[in-house]
Amino acid sequence: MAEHSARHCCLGWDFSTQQVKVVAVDAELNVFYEDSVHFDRDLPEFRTQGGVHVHEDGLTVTSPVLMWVQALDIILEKMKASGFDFSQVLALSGAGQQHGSVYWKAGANQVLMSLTPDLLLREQLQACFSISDSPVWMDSSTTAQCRQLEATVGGAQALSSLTGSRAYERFTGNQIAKIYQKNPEAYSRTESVSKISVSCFLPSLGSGMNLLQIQDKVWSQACLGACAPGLEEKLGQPVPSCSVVGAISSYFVQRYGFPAGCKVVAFTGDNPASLAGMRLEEGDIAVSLGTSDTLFLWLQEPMPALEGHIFCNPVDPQHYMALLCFKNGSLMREKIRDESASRSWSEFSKALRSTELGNGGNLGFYFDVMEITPEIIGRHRFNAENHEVSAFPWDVEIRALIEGQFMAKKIHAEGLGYRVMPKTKILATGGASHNKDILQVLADVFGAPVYVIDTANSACVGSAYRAFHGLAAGTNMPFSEVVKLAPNPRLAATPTPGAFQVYEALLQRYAVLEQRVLTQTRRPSE
Ligand SMILES: Nc1ncnc2c1ncn2[C@@H]1O[C@H](COP(=O)(O)OP(=O)(O)O)[C@@H](O)[C@H]1O
Ligand SMILES: O=C(CO)[C@@H](O)[C@H](O)COP(=O)(O)O
Repeated sequence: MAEHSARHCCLGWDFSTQQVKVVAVDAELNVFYEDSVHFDRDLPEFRTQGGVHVHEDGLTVTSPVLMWVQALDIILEKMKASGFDFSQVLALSGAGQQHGSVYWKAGANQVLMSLTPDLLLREQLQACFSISDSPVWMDSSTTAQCRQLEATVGGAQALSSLTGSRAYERFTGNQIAKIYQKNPEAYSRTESVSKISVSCFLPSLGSGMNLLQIQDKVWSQACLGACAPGLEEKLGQPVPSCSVVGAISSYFVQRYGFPAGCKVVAFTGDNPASLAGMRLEEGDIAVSLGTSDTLFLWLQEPMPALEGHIFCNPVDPQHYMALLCFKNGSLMREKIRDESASRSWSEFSKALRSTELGNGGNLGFYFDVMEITPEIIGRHRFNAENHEVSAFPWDVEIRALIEGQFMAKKIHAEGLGYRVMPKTKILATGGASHNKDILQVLADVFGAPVYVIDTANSACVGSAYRAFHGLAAGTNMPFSEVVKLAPNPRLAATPTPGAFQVYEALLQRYAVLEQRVLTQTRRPSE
């Protein structure tokens, strides 16, 4: 990669579902280096699909922890080979797919403190993990633990008021409880637990675990006790997001040439990091179209409910963020692309351009895996008369998928109290935000303009911005001041005239049909 020597910078990392990515951002906030390692493609020996292993029960979903370690080795070696000047890195921070967890074995800390720079991390960390397959955010195997946790604290709403969410299967506390119950030896061998940010650099712990009291920012003793004994010592204490948690390990100094004083700023989840990367402001709405689809908002006051999540705000400790997560995001779009558009995004886009807004009244629900919001599984298609049909023509199928995905987002965001205002901007990010035709449908369904930033890797960029913010810690400089030079988002799509009228009626139908599908597919015991 050209032009990346002798330039003071911060690095931003993202350990997401399908890849590890890094960016370097200079003091003028220009991104001048970007790289990634894709798990399925670059590390085929781990045999992941979409970065994960789905187990036979269809509910358990894990990723091999050594795959992340190896990916970090590969990306650092690629940077070194390209001539990247590590000596200019002032600070780094990072993010990871949320909720997943890494289990360090007793003695691992000692190994981490005595790493030899002659060997790769994977050669030295192989025996450091008490659990080799880390549970990730796609896992939904902890329903029993969820119900136990809610019962302990006085119900789902009580848990949500305390931690920002009712119990969700993928949340780390419930995952730890399952490991403790099913594999107590492994739990007792565990020295520390870190949330994914694969902690060769440093872990991230906090919101999205069903363990942190979001108002006071301390662990809930009731939740810790309900999940597993001795958990507080294994987690350590939470710290404010912009804290400098230490200097980089001498391993990275000696092997790659980082300066010894390079600061490490606390890591966070990929969605909070994206909020920072897109410089979200109050009133804006962010839509991340990564492996998962997520929608998030900046909040001054938390309003924890039974749907959606409230997390701590990664750039302002007084404020919060609201988040909705949809599991059937990019991987579902890829399936329909492969089935209906000859595996080609350009054919897929052609279908979006050649079909009319509102799809002639045809509506679809496409949930090949159990959705989070709402809990529906299966594909359900309805014609303009609300009759369920078994198939659509290929181009109608594609529009039904994309319109359905965005209508669900709008309806559930409104359920959280969000309203599109005249000045609302939608900030889109993630892999599918490269697709202008998908963004056009987003603008039409929401009735608001869609903006993008220069890179779809907003979690990486946000991590680098947070590293700059960490450098300024102690001066009380607000995050907005730190990033004021960053390039403004670019307009990518504006609503088509007449779209509002088309979707006003369709959104109502979608909400009614969603309830119908939910009732029909609900298990008898529920
Ligand atoms: N042109 C495109 N149109 C639609 N989706 C795309 C396009 N290019 C990439 N994607 C989607 O982006 C996804 C990856 O997004 P990304 O944000 O990198 O994921 P993650 O951060 O979760 O690893 C892929 O699974 C792919 O489906
Ligand atoms: O579970 C959630 C949010 O609650 C997911 O959004 C994960 O954080 C995965 O992120 P991506 O890899 O899809 O960006």
